[in-house]
Amino acid sequence: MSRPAKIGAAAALSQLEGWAAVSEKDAIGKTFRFADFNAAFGFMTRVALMADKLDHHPEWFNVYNRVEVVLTTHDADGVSDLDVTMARFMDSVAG
Ligand SMILES: C[C@H](O)[C@H](O)[C@H]1CNC2=NC(N)=NC(=O)C2=N1
Repeated sequence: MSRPAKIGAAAALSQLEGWAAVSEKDAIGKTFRFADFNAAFGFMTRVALMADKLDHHPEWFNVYNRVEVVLTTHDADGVSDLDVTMARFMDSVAG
């Protein structure tokens, strides 16, 4: 697959709802909250399968029902269309 092009956080955020720029690097982030750990881990499992399919993996942190996500494209040294695709998928899975 060809190297993804950097579009930058601002361009990505203009296409998304509820995501924000992350400080210190070109990345976007969102905190998802679920009913409990089971629902949070179900979300992470579905996202993990898509991440492997796209070969595009999130940075994330989970405590109980909370999943903090940061998306950036390491190969592009910043946000690319792949991050927008992944953010939209996460939003659709989280409902
Ligand atoms: C070799 C492999 O395809 C690359 O390292 C992939 C894996 N997952 C990745 N995930 C993310 N978020 N950014 C990347 O640039 C990236 N590159």
